[in-house]
Amino acid sequence: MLLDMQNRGQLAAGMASYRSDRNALIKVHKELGTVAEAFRLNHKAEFENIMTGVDGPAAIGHVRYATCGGDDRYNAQPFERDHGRKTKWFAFAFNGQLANYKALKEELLAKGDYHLKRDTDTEIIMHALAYELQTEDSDPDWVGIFRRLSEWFDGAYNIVLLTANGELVVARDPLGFRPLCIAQNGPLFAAASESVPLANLGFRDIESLEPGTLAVASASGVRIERYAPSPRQAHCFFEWIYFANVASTLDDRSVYLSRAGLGKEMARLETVPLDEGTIVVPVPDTAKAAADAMAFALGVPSVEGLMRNRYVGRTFIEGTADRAAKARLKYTPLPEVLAGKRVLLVEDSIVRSTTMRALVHEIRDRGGAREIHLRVACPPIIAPCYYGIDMSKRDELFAAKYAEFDGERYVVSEEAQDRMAKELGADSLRYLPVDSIARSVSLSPERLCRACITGEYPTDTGTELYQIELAASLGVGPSKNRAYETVAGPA
Ligand SMILES: O=P(O)(O)OC[C@H]1O[C@H](OP(=O)(O)OP(=O)(O)O)[C@H](O)[C@@H]1O
Ligand SMILES: NC(=O)CC[C@H](N)C(=O)O
Ligand code: SF4
Repeated sequence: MLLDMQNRGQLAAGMASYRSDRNALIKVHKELGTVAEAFRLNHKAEFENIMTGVDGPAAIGHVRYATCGGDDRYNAQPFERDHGRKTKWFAFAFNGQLANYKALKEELLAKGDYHLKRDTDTEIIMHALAYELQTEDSDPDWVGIFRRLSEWFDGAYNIVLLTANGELVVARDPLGFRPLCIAQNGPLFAAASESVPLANLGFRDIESLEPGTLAVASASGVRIERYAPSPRQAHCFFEWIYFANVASTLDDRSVYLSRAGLGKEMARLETVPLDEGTIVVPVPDTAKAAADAMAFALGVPSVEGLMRNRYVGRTFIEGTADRAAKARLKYTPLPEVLAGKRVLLVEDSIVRSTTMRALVHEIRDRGGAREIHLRVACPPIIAPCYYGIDMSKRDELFAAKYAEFDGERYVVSEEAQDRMAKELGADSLRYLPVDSIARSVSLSPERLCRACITGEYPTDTGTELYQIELAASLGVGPSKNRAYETVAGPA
């Protein structure tokens, strides 16, 4: 299952299992690296040894993409909270980001007797869960616990938790920022951020867990209960654009079909003259679905003018300082395909522009393309994310410095897009408009988070952090830390 979700994090991987006949009722294995590295998949004996160690009838796992705290092993998940009483001894993993991390941290420390030994929101969640479990008996009131947490947390927090009693709890935050799927088959119950791992395990009826609800699975069965109201939803549109596995269906909407929809939107807006020498070239891998659909609608071939080195992972989620070098290493332009051509280069998104800076010149110089027209299957990312995609500072976003306030919101005009093309060395550049997103994903804007393309945040802390960033009064820009690691936001 973790391998099927490697797209969600490459930094660390781990799992925790429960076994009643083992002294360590909960046992954790976690390491830095990809799933193959952390579980030693290429070393049969070591792999088997690890897997025997974490064998059991119930388990949770995690692949980490860091959005808070350092890249070290210390922040790898699952986290285990040891305790002599079985209900209070638990391991958990979480996908998301607490926007009010800094305020929560300060609140916890202000209680007087707390000490935080890590620098991540996962630690805050661990202490909050432990605090809530303090007064519970052997049959915890999970609905009450998560309801109280939801009054405290602001942001994205999908949680899987396993107790030393063998109870498994799966909860999705009330706005449903990140996806969460569940499935049952006889005595088997499984949950995962995405549908792909469940489908590949053989589950047929895969559903999304409703935002604000939780599932509790134990030897006596599975129950699903609501713990908080969910008057509106805020599914992250960027899951369908870039983050999720293209083979997944999230909140009833296929990622592949959504990306194909974005491609059709781009075709509708295309104005460049199309002749025999025009080709569509996707930036592999994520842009492929959009590029193919666009090319099909335009009647132009979609061809592999850029080969991707399959041993270099996703560079965006890696987020390390040497990302530019990685991006250069990742692609090889093919003169056999590109030479003399008018290239419609399709990219799923431009965030910091690291990839495009590395690519456009290569496609022209080494590939010999005649013209390069950059087409982005996403609107300009002009505002930071505080909910689980690691782009939390406005001044790291390529499009933000070209965005102008039109009296209502920040927009990137066509004239600005021409200047952006120049900066990147392309002949032209066009983004999709904001309203293409809801159409392509087939979800109404009220059900989506689109904060990073509109500047309108679905939570109070998001709204506040953005205002602080716009005013730049706290100088979060030059800081190495992320905005929500630096600024507490509303009290
Ligand atoms: O503007 P940037 O900051 O460079 O970010 C956007 C780029 O990063 C992603 O590629 P990535 O290598 O992560 O993934 P992929 O191979 O899965 O498409 C994405 O597909 C864009 O190419
Ligand atoms: N990708 C994630 O879900 C990140 C979880 C958590 N915020 C961390 O940085 O570890
Ligand atoms: S701000 Fe953007 S990336 Fe972050 S959750 Fe909202 S839509 Fe997703």
